[in-house]
Order: sequence, then structure tokens, then C-alpha cells
Amino acid sequence: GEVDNYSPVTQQRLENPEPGNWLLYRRTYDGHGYSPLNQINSTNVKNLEPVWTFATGVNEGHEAPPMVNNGVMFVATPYGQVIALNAKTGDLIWRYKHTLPEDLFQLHPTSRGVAMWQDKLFLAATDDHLIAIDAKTGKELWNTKVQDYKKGQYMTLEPLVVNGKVMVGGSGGEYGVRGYVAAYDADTGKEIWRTFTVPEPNQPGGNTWRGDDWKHGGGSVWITGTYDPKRNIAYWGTGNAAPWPGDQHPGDNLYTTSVIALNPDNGKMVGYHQYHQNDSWDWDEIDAPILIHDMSENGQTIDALVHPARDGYLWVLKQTPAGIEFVSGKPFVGQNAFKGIEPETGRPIVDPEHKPTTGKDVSFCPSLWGGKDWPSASYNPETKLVYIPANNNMCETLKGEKQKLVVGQLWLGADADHAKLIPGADHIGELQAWDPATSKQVWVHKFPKTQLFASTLTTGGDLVFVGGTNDRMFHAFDAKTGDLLWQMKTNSGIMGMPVAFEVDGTEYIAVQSGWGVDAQRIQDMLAKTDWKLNPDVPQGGVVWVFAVKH
Ligand SMILES: O=C(O)c1cc(C(=O)O)c2c(n1)C(=O)C(=O)c1cc(C(=O)O)[nH]c1-2
Ligand SMILES: [Ca+2]
Repeated sequence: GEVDNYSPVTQQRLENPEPGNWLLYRRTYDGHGYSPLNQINSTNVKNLEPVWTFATGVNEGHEAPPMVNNGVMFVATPYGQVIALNAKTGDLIWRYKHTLPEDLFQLHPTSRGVAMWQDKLFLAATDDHLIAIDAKTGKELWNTKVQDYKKGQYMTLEPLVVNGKVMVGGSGGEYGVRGYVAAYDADTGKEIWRTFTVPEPNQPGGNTWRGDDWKHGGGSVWITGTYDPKRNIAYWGTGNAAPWPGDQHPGDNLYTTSVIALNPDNGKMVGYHQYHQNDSWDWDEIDAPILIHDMSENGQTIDALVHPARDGYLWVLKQTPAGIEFVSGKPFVGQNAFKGIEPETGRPIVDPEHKPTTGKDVSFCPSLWGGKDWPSASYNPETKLVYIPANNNMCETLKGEKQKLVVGQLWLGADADHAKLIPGADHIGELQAWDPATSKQVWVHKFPKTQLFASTLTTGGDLVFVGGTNDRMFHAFDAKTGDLLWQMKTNSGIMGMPVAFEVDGTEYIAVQSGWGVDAQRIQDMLAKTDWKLNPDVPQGGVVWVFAVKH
């Protein structure tokens, strides 16, 4: 089929999206994951019911937000598939399938969504091709090879579009790639610029690497950046240093495990902050900071960058004319790798007892999945709280070992991971609400015997939505109190990003249910603990759309 009367996505619409639409990864450039819609609210959410469902036909981790543009929904699934649906009825309009090469091994078989610009969609596929699709017909318009998948390069993120430039980053931190962000012309697919996250020896930051380590130092980029139109700055988070144990790549290793500020016109770096140096824990800090423009710090209004990190700290930074400055950092889960942080710079003071190294077993908390992995937190400008999908009580033992780098093969520099529960732990997953202005936790909901591995949505109806648990539930919480107001079991576990949208005056909530990737890897680990969980969380993707019955 074909979309009638498609509404082109302009820069003006991306900067000021209509309340009823979801045009960007986190709906707005500031990364809030917030919808102002309030028809579904804390009073009536108990009456939330499924309106329609749609089976995607594939397994593995369905992590993408259903994107919605004036009644048309676009869903990306694992294995290079994009589906266009009538957002009100669930009727299929068209289906696009990218053919993946047969010899492609997918360490993270997922897609975090399609980006939109004018009448095109953009898919960053796991074989490292960036593909433009006609939003009306589902026809492929151009297809650009970004990197060579045979070299361990792949893409999983939703691209970020600013003024007709389609920005992507590459995965491969576990293959010893050199990370980058690159921009493509939305019309032609031609590359405009590419900025590596790891500098060459003669570039700024190059002296934080030993010898040739920078050539395979990691710092991959695999979650959509945020963007500040006022400053014309895109903020990107960067991944782990490679291989995992820090003694195998001595130095601070800029700009791994950092936020970098790029000018989207030319890719020039205009600022950065490294959350932790010489990463040794696989603590990718790829989740881009949430931008809060009216936060108060000691009586002054600051442009805050808030990042609940994989290293287990809630970092608050600020944008100044000079670049990015540290404001505060506070652990939100049990964390034993940092003894504290330097108050001026925010530099963690690392405890060598809990820093993986070559040749010996080293334990550390949180586990390598971190206090919060890639699933995004959200920020509600009404409650002024940040909602963090956290994992607590889970630690790790790693033993570093020298491994020869073979291009295109896994290169961890360590034996397989052995995550463990803290003795006596009754839960891991925690939905936490934090006031970023005071760095205080306001409420926490603990989920017994499960991880929490999915992004949050918060709405003007005073609600927080999240899946992420191994019991297949989709949950709604009171954004102010943390009370669980509604939940429903779906077909599979939910790793998907929930969204809110409106068609013909009715508000809907949509999410993909489809378990896989690292939510499943944690489940396999939990099955071997005293909890003796069933490792088999059913797979198979389904798009769910809910509304309140009137
Ligand atoms: O270093 C990297 O390039 C890279 C990429 C990805 C990815 O692209 O999904 C993940 C990770 N690392 C990673 O460390 C990780 O825990 C992880 C979990 C998931 C997932 O989809 O659940 N992807 C990734
Ligand atoms: Ca990684």
C-alpha cells in the first residue's frame, strides 16, 4: 500500500513537534522521552486496554520506539525490517526488508528505530549500511555503505537528523573498532563528515593513548544523540575502551566513555566530558545526556546535561561558553569501583581492587551491564524528575587475558563474564525517580527477581511507562509517588521504548514487546543463580497499542 497525504518532516517540526506525534528517538531533541499528552492520566490509567496488536514475524530484541507522524506509525524490528502501519487501526500499509548478508554474525541483533526527514525514513542496518526509504511507499531510495561489517563494524542506533544531515555512529566496541560519528546528506546519501571518537596521536587527546592502541581503542557510538538547536550542538555518548581490561590500553583513553559535543554542520568537536578514565568494565556511556535548560544550581539557572550512567553514577554537567563543565556525580546503585570523585573535575577516584586487569580475577559492582545500560531514562518537565531504569545488586568477576586482535572477531581481552547477585539479594530491577537539581532520589520501585531492561516514557498525565521485566509485564506508575497504577502481561518480554501519540482526538500508548539481546543474556545468568529462574522468556515481536475505554 501507500500512505495518503503524508506530512513531510521539516526542521521546524523536529524542533517543535506537535503534542500528538513522535518524530524523534526520544520525541524531542533534548532527549526527554516525554509526551505532553494527558488524556491518559493517573486517575484513568487503570482502564487502559489494548486497541490493536501487530506481530512483526521475527524474534530477538525489539528495542525501537514506534515512530508516529500524523496517524502513520513506522516500526523498526531486528533483521532490517521496517513496517508502516495505520496508527489508529493497526492496518499494514507497507513492509520493507533489508537483505542481510548470510555470513553476518549479529552480536546485538536489534534496531533502535528509523529517523525521519521530509518524506524519507533512515535505517542504520546491522550490516553497516545506511538506507533511505520512501515513507509513502516503503521503496528504497539510496543505500550507503558506512563501514565494512566484515571488520566487526555494525549499527544498531536510530540516526539523528539535523537540517538534512543524517548522523549515525558505529558499534563494535567488543571487536576493537575505532568509534566515530558520521553525517550523510539526506537527499543523496553522500558522506559529509566523519569524526572519530578516538584521536590520532598528533590530535588533541592523542597523548592519552599508548603507541598504536588508538587504532583499535573502541569508543563506539550506538545510541541516538541529543541536540541543542540554540547552540547548534549535538551531544553523543561514547562506548567502552577496547579491549576491556585497562592495563591493556594504558592512559585516560579520550574520548571513550565520554559525552562529546559536535557541530552537526561540520563534525567539529566543541567540548567533551569523560565520565570515567581508562575504562576497564565495559561501561559504555553511549546514552546521550538529557538536556534540561531551566535547572537551578545554587540559585542560578544552568543548561544542564544529565546522564544516569552505566558506571552507576548520576552525572550532572552543564554547558558553558567554554564547553562542558562538571556539576555533580552521585551513585544511584551499589558501586565499589570508585572510592569517590574529585570535587572540581568530577574525575572518579578508582579503587584498584575493583578495576579489571590482566591475569587475575577482579570483582566489581555494578556488573558490566552497569547501573543502567543503553535503555534511556526520561525527564518530566512537570514533576521535574528523571526516571531511571536501573539494575542493582548485580556484580561481576572478570579475568583479563591477552588476546590477539583478529579483525572481525570478538576481542574482549577477558574470559567470559560471570555476573553474580549480591548474597541475599531479592531484586535487581529498580525504577528510580531522581530530582536532578538536588541529586536526591525521590522514590524507587523494586521489581522482585528480575532485571529492568527497557527505556521509560513519561507523560503530561503524570505517568511513567516501562516494560523491561522477565514476567512480560508492561507497567504504568504514578510519576509523583511511584505507585504502580496498572500493569498487563504481553506476548514476550518488553525491551521496547514506549511512546504516546494522538489520532483523531484519542491518546494512545504504543510499545513493542520482543525479548532478546542482553535482556536475555542477563536472564541466562539469573537462571544459574539461587533464584533458579526459567531462562526461557518467550520471544517474537508484537507491536501493542493501548487506549482508555470511554
Ligand atoms: O561496544 C559496542 O559497540 C556495543 C554495542 C552494542 C549495540 O550496538 O547494541 C551493545 C554493547 N556494546 C554493550 O556493551 C551492551 O551491553 C549492549 C546491550 C545491547 C542490547 O541491545 O541489549 N547492545 C549492546
Ligand atoms: Ca560495549
